[in-house]
Amino acid sequence: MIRYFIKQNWYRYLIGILFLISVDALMLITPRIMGSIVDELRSGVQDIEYIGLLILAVIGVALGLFITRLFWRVFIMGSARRFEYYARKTLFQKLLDLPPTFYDKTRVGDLMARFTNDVNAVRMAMGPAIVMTIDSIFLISVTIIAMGSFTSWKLTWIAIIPLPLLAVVSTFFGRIIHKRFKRVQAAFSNLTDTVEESISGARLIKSYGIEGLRNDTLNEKSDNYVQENIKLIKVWGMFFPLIQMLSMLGSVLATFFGGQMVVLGQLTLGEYVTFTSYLGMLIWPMTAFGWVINMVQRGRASYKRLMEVLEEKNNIVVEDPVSLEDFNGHILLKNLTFTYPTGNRPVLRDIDFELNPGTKVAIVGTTGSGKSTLAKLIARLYPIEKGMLFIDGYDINRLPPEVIREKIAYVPQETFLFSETIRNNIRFGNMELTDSEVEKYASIASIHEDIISFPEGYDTLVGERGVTLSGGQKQRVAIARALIKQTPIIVLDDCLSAVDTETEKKILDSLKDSQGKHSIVVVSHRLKAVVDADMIYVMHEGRIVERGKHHDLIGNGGLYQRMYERQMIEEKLKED
Ligand SMILES: Nc1ncnc2c1ncn2[C@@H]1O[C@H](COP(=O)(O)OP(=O)(O)OP(=O)(O)O)[C@@H](O)[C@H]1O
Repeated sequence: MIRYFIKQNWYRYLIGILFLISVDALMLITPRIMGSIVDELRSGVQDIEYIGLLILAVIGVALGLFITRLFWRVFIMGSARRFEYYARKTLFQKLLDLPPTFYDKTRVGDLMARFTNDVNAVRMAMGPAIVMTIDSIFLISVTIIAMGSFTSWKLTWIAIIPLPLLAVVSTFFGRIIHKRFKRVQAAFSNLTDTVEESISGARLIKSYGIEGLRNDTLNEKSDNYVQENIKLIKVWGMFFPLIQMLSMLGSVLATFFGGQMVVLGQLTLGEYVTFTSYLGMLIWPMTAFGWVINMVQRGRASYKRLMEVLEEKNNIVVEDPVSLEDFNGHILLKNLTFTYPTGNRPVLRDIDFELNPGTKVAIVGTTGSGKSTLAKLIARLYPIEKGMLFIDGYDINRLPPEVIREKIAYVPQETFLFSETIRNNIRFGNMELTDSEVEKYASIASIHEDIISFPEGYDTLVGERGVTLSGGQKQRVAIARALIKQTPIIVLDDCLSAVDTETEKKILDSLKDSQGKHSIVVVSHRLKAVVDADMIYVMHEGRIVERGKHHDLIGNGGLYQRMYERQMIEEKLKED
């Protein structure tokens, strides 16, 4: 990523660096002029015009510094900001590309930290660190040469004795700082995770009255973050004074030996003033040396974390792709066994399943038996080994994800609505869809009446995660969103759990009528809603234990019959 960015922006850096070097060169002129003024003043001012000229030169240098400083900042810091923009954009595009398996194993807080802290740390290495490196190398070497040639080499060597010590100290501290900084970042990630979860789950926390408990968790994480930061501050606290002390040591040596040389007449007072000014100019680049080490180390660590995400493989690999032009909609699962990439045991075993075009197939069963997993696999949200899942006779591994998205719409168990209008949530980026189309599919999903009863109808804004809508309303909006894609196959993954049985049945019936020859796979807990399915698969502990139509299953004394009878009794009890 950096290589590509530098390739595109190298000239900006080059121009910036040239300006920066000009600043450093200009800075060397002022002490020399000041020295000459002091000597002129000491010798009783022979030529007042000469002094005037020197003062004009100082003003000229200051003006030059103003311009060159402005430009290096624009070019170098500007490029670093461009990098920040580019890195965030690249990272975001990658995140949109990554499969669900990535999100199963990655925490939101961790990703947010990469977006904020890590991108920032790399920006610092791409901007300020470059400036400081050039300042350190150029200013230190040129200043030392200027000190030696304009004043005294002997005094220069004496005054810069503490320099190597500075390098040792900054390298040593840089390493510790880096380690502690990593711990601070981890603590920050933990903290943001907790805040995120607490805000998302605020209603749940309130309904259980566990505010105190959440508060304690947050306090613990906050405290951990503060403690880690204090540890970091302690090292910084030692590092800076030590750097300054060593720098000051140079000044003490210069005053002691330089003063003697002035007294002995080996150095003019003006030369001594020039020398101490130069020495003062060395303190910043020397200190910057330590900063640079730290910044580059932070930048490197953060860059590694960014690259970890960018190098993450999209584990859905398409070999020998087919485009499915004449799509039929036949799905076949043969002896499928599946383990989640993050799991350690199969959650589906020996699954044989078939969906014929234009039929409605239901997946029912006990909780945790693998119904949703099966639905997700049909929608190809997880990678599957070859030879297990076929669409129109083609192995699913030969179908690119975009082809599958065109053919199969999947409505997940948990609905997510964006903070947009209901209309936009239904048409979901496809702005070509007319209002009447949006309304047609909202009607099929039995949500149209609810929407028009809102004061702003389809233009009603849905709050963060749809807080203004009820659970059942959100689910129906999500179904309308899937239906509007008009895919030949629609997979409903227990996405009607928040509506009553009658409404669920009504939606499924109108869906069947409207979809015509299209196929529906529906995962449901309510058997009554799927009694008319062309085929019902009954799952238990990762296996299909029964299959058939309702009337085949209801009389065989198996799991389906037991579940159905239990649900009927529960319903009757509710009615009574
Ligand atoms: N992303 C995941 N990573 C690892 N394991 C998972 C994942 N999602 C589900 N599982 C596991 O897979 C098993 C089946 O879960 P699944 O959600 O498919 O069951 P289900 O029949 O739909 O359950 P329910 O009726 O409760 O919704 C469970 O043991 C669950 O813990």
